[in-house]
Amino acid sequence: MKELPAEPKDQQLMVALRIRPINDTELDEGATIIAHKVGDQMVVLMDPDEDPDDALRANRSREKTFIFDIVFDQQASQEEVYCSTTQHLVEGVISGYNATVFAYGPSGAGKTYTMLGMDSEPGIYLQTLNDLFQAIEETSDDMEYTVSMSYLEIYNEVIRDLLNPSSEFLELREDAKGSIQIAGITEVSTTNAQEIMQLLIKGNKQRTQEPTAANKTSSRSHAVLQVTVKQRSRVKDLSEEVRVGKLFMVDLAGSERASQSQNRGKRMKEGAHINRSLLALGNCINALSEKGGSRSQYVNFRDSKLTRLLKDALGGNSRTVMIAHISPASIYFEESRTTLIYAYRAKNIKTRVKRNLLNVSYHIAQYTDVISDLRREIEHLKSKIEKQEKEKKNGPDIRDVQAEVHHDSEEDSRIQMNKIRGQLISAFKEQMEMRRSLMELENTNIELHIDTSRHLLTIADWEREKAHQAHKEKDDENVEADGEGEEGDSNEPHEVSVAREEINMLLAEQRKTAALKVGRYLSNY
Ligand SMILES: Nc1ncnc2c1ncn2[C@@H]1O[C@H](COP(=O)(O)OP(=O)(O)OP(=O)(O)O)[C@@H](O)[C@H]1O
Repeated sequence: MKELPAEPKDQQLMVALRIRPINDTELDEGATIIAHKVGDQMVVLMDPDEDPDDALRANRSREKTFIFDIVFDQQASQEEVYCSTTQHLVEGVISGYNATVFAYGPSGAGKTYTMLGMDSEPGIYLQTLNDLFQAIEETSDDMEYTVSMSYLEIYNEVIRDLLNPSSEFLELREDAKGSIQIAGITEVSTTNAQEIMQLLIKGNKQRTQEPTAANKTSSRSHAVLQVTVKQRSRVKDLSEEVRVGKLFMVDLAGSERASQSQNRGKRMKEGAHINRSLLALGNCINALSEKGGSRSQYVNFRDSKLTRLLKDALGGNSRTVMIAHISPASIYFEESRTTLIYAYRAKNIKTRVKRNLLNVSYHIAQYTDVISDLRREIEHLKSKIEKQEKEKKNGPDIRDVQAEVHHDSEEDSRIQMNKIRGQLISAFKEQMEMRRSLMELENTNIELHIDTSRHLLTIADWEREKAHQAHKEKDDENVEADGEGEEGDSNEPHEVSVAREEINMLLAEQRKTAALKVGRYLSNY
């Protein structure tokens, strides 16, 4: 699909002006040419009542200069008008953008000529459709298109189906997205421009036409040709979007005021209705052009069928071209002046264009991720199966086995290492605990030794004292003491007896501690 600039994008409404050739009737009425094209974009409208010699009026001259995007005069061919105004919209329409071309101007100024044209000089309808079908043809290898077309008129604020004129009046409906639909309208699906042209000519004959003072076959209604192009890729990729581009081509009824077209009775009532739509259109143009098309300005599109239908074309999602028409004749100075003022104002209107995508594409897009995930999984499984089959045929590749073994042993040794590390840490903790309790036992042992030594010393002191006394008594008593030497033990002091008892206890304690120490050592190592 061709990529167009990033969206949404603000677009200025393109305004072109076409000045038709002066006709015999006008010349017969003595009219002169007062509208002059200057360069490609400028038009000068002279006031026919102005006296060039009247110095007093010179400063209040009603001669007006207007600049448009492009100006055509009587020299311009149908093709030239089409190429400079509408041709560029075709690419957008087949890529999902909306576009609108409407012809504006008073009765007999050349609107139908520009839009429908004649067999020998077809207008914008046919040239657009030709280019549209050619563009479709050129890309139809990759893309699939559905084109449908409807043709309607708005007359006295009712809508008639020009491809089925006997049908009931049609109603406008707004869908959930706010875009306007025409309930029950005939939709023709064809890609043959000639066929469509025949339908249009036939449909145009059904258009409400009456002779007016300004035009013998004046179209009293607004005619709308709507072409819808749906585009989808032929490549069956589910992420593909369906793009819908709508092209409106509108031939408006004459914009002159009822009083000015010298119409009475029925024509007067028509004028009121036509003007209701055109007045609403004018109001919308005014509101939209205010402050450079600021969207904060309230725009009452609902005021008429025409403005409801052109809502997107004027203030919404559409590339829009307005082709204003005037007669160059001096007798239509007033109509030309008001038309130029309207058209000039419309130049400020901005629309915000964005590509139209069908809802269904969003649904599909939601599944796309899932589908591509599944595809990836299928691919993965397929390659796995292929690999397994290959292995079955060839036997396992030694390198794969080695790699697997290597991988397994690496994994095993990693687990083993972790296990050992855990064991080492807990053993270390246990050892530390053991050392701590051994040291405690050691301390206890030392304390027992000290206590034992202290008591031994007490006993040894006593023993020495006793021996000394015994020796002395032996010297003193010599003979008489021969059989009475054992008596000294019975005089042993209390502290010595306690020391003896204590030593017995301490020795028992020491044995217990020694046994514990040995036990701890044994359980530790
Ligand atoms: N550029 C042109 N070159 C030659 N003839 C033209 C041109 N424009 C208009 N005409 C002729 O002028 C006459 C009136 O034009 P047309 O019917 O297109 O006007 P209109 O604006 O559609 O009027 P209405 O609003 O009354 O339908 C027609 O006979 C048409 O062939």
